[in-house]
Amino acid sequence: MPVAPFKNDAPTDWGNPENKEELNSSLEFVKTELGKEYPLVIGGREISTEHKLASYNPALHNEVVGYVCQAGKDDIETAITAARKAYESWSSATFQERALHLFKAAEIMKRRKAELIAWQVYEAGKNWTEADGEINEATDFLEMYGRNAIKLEQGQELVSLPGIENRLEYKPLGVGAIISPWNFPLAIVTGMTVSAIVTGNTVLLKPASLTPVVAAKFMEIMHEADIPDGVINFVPGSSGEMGDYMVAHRDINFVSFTGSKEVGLRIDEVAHTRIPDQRWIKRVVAEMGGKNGVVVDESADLDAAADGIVTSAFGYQGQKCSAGSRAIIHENVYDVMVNKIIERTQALQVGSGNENNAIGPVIDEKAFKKINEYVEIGKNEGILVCGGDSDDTEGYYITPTVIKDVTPESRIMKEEIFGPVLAICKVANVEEGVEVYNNTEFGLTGALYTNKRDQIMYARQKMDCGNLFFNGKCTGALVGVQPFGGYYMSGTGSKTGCMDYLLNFVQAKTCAENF
Ligand SMILES: NC(=O)c1ccc[n+]([C@@H]2O[C@H](COP(=O)([O-])OP(=O)(O)OC[C@H]3O[C@@H](n4cnc5c(N)ncnc54)[C@H](O)[C@@H]3O)[C@@H](O)[C@H]2O)c1
Ligand SMILES: N[C@@H](CCC=O)C(=O)O
Repeated sequence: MPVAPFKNDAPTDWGNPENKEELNSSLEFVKTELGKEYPLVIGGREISTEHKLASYNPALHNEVVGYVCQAGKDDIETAITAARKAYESWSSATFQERALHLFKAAEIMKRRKAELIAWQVYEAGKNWTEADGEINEATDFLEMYGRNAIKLEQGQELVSLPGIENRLEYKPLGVGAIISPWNFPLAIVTGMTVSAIVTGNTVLLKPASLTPVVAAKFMEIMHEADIPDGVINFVPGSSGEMGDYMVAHRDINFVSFTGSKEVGLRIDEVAHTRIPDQRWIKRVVAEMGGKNGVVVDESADLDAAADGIVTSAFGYQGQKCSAGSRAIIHENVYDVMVNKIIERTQALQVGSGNENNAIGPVIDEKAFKKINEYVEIGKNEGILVCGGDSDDTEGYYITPTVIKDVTPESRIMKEEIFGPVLAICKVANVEEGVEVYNNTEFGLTGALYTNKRDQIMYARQKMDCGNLFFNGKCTGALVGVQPFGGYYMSGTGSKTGCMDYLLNFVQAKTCAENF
């Protein structure tokens, strides 16, 4: 089937009055939709449960975005049965047939883009630009994985021998659990779910409890894209109540998880507990935390470096696994860089989601308290030079905070804060900078600003992370352009946004036919 070459969706031009008008209308529309109830979806049936969870607007923390039904263990059993039933026909479809559903979903998502941005503003506290970028990432995942799947159907070129026709084919694993985080509630839910189903698997989707309404919108889109009943079973719920139960279940073939290191390690432990007579070893794909850093050499373009550091640290209030929460700066340019970083940070606006890239609220009270604790820790580990204030009267706002003169062993240089807090430390040269960068348990994203080729070659070899950027920010990897994922405590080394990621959800079969 001829398919147009993949192309990333372009950011929305908010300078165009029509775009602003469309989004403002969508914000008004979504406001009228707040407070609705969202059922489980199992085997294509909508199931209302007595236990419902309210999802709140982080910018106006008493405003309910929606009430989402919560799955219990019985619902998990029903969902696994429905997924197993749907698997028979879904796994027999061709990769191409399944890819067509993804292309259709991409078109629907593009059509509903302004509305989906509005839902992100209300439920995730994103500004227009961050939300726009995320919707683009979601549609890019659909377009990319659809194309990858069509290629995967062709299998791999094998050595041919006279009289024997050899083919290597890819078969799905079975029924999987998709467990997603709150911070990219559409893009990551989309990428994790459709990579698993386009390869022929059927799934239980358990979204994070902080942004379940956006996940429910994803389900609406997949229904409109004619995904057959039982292929995706929507089972929001308390992880404490049914998380382990689902992960440990004997009829689950794989778990695709994105979230914190702590939970990822727990899931890996539970999933790999041996079940007597189970015919397979559960596969676990985990994308976990980060403690990313930007190294700056004295030869660097210092304005570009300061721009990149501030964007990497404070984009979406630092609530990204890729956030550049550490700036590691050559001593010869340290003071001038600190001043450039302070100047840019002080220019950031703090407020609720709007087109001027405001730094919005952090996701909830728990995050608000945790980040403020780290600000206090930071004040004892370095010198507070910017921010450090917070206000939770309406929403959970924390001003972008910069702490300088921090030592490499400090907690704010080693631990994921997941908020708008930047630690700056001084090093004597790039080699020391790379050593400081590597000195965490994570390995997700990093950046080096330098004008010296030999330092770029050195960092390529020695800077230990899954996504390394030179003379650019360390967030915002594009699907198909910079496949995304890390190792060590950042994940199991898979790469989202390219063919590699689909290989997590298939097993290879070689057929040799003598004739
Ligand atoms: N590497 C990546 O690509 C990536 C992307 C986004 C977020 N993250 C990481 O995710 C974290 C923030 O997201 P979060 O707060 O949603 O993470 P989290 O680990 O708290 O939760 C992630 C998901 O796991 C579920 N969960 C929690 N305990 C569980 C259990 N015992 N069994 C089954 N499921 C369980 C949660 O309900 C949620 O759906 C940060 O550490 C961030 O770095 C990583
Ligand atoms: N893939 C995103 C980060 C996702 C994690 O939160 C980026 O590249 O910034």
